[in-house]
Amino acid sequence: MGKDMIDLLVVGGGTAGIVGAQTAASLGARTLLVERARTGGDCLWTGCVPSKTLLAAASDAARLRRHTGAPVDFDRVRERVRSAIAAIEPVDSPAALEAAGVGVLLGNLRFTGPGRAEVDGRPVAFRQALIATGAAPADPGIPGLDPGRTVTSETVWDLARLPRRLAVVGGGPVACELGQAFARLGSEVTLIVRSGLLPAEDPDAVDVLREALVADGLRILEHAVVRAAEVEGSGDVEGSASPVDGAVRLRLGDGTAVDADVVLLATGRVPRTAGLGLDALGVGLDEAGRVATDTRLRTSVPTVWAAGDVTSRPRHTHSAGIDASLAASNAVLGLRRRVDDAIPRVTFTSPEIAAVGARTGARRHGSPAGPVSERTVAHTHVDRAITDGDTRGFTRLALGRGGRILGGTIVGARAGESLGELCLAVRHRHTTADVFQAMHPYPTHSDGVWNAAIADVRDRLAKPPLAALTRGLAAVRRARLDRTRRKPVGLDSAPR
Ligand SMILES: Cc1cc2nc3c(=O)[nH]c(=O)nc-3n(C[C@H](O)[C@H](O)[C@H](O)COP(=O)(O)OP(=O)(O)OC[C@H]3O[C@@H](n4cnc5c(N)ncnc54)[C@H](O)[C@@H]3O)c2cc1C
Ligand SMILES: NC(=O)c1ccc[n+]([C@@H]2O[C@H](COP(=O)([O-])OP(=O)(O)OC[C@H]3O[C@@H](n4cnc5c(N)ncnc54)[C@H](O)[C@@H]3O)[C@@H](O)[C@H]2O)c1
Repeated sequence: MGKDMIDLLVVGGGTAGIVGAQTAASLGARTLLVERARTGGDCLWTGCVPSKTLLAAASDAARLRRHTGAPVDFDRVRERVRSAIAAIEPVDSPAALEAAGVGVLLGNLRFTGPGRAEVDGRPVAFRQALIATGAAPADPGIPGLDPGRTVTSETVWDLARLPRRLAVVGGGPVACELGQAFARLGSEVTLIVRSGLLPAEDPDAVDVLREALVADGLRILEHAVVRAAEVEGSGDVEGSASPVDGAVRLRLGDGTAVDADVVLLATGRVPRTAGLGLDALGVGLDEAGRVATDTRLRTSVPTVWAAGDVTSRPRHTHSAGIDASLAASNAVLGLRRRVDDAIPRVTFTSPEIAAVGARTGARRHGSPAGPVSERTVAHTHVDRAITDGDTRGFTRLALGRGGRILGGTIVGARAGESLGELCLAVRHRHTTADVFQAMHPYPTHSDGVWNAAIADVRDRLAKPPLAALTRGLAAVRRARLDRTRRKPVGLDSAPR
């Protein structure tokens, strides 16, 4: 084999590609990462980092406006987003990858046959490959919608001015997070959702969030379908990515009209597989066009692997990274490690909704396969929530036999931070007694998890046969004390 033969060819320089390539290189594999745009991917440039910064800026702006009436300086908000990206970018840069032993090639990759690919016409030979090309925003295909007034999670960051009226089509995490951020910055925001809001989450948690979004001024239209778009009047229109005459009027199925200066499409993602040459490689797709993998992240071709948003796995940065690392080590070392299905998720709205493992709220979801039981603590009983003046939300554990923690949902302030403990509990099959026994600092938001565990353990102790056992122990102790009380008092006879 030639000296140019690559052990692992990684296509895509987002989280999955970067982590997969670093893992492979650290295991001694000759690794080449090919990225067609810029390393860092969605998370750094158009996803997690800008959206979390925008949410923080919007929360600060809303507080300032409440106290001083000061208007939002959108340029400063944009600058804050840019500087957060700039601070994190070096970690994902080609220089950092090369320092970790990964070769980096900038260009568009296309597979040309088994073990062969081209990067902008330049041939590359490889033993194995990892596909990590991510996913792009879906286009719901609304007839008549003006592209000049439409943004997605990729282009919303280019808006030069704050839109006066923003219509958001979609009701997933992108719609909720960006919708709330823009409302707090001062836009009039309407969410138009085909399903209910955040359909994967516990409905009681969604109720808490819905109320908070409405309090922030969002108008939420659920189970609503946009049939068509038309031009609403004409004249000066604010906040357009590329201004044109006349704002947008969205016509919904029930005849409602929603007027907007900018429309944000947030209706899910489509995997980036077009033009990759997967046919030439023989890699199969599933019914939704995602690269099909087994639980070891092997595609239909045993030497080709896939990870991240291009697969059917939940679309999160942490799972993209963990999965890619697993795929790379399986590929390079010939291991047979399988993916973890307990993938945590957080929607970073205020309040946050965080969940892991078995779904809670199964009764309201109408799901028969719910956990054995649920244990809920309202945050009106969490002292830190009271001291902070924000008692919205609850912590709910999904429990199996013997108090085993199967999953949980937390809705409230810092829910994402408190979820870490539940991730550990689910992963390592902890019970409520394990959590109960671990002392937690007071007062913290994680008291929600602790209090729920304590309540569960107390209830268990109050039920037979444990109740009979504890009552029996107390009776024995009482009898011993009474016996020793009747004897003369001395050190030797002190009750033990
Ligand atoms: C607005 C928003 C907010 C989000 N917030 C969060 C969050 O808070 N927490 C969280 O966990 N997740 C969040 N996500 C999801 C997260 O961003 C993604 O799950 C993650 O970035 C996926 O990483 P990836 O490596 O699979 O794909 P990507 O990051 O999309 O990387 C794929 C890369 O492949 C490149 N590529 C594609 N085709 C080719 C080709 N033919 N040749 C060469 N290169 C190619 C692309 O240019 C891209 O750089 C958010 C997403 C969005 C849209
Ligand atoms: N905090 C996070 O971890 C985070 C944040 C943002 C995005 N993400 C990930 O990015 C991915 C994309 O997020 P998303 O919110 O775009 O997608 P999504 O698939 O999670 O939600 C799409 C929503 O749009 C609605 N919808 C679909 N078509 C519609 C239409 N034509 N009209 C009206 N509503 C329609 C659906 O009912 C659903 O509520 C998700 O997989 C998500 O996990 C994660």
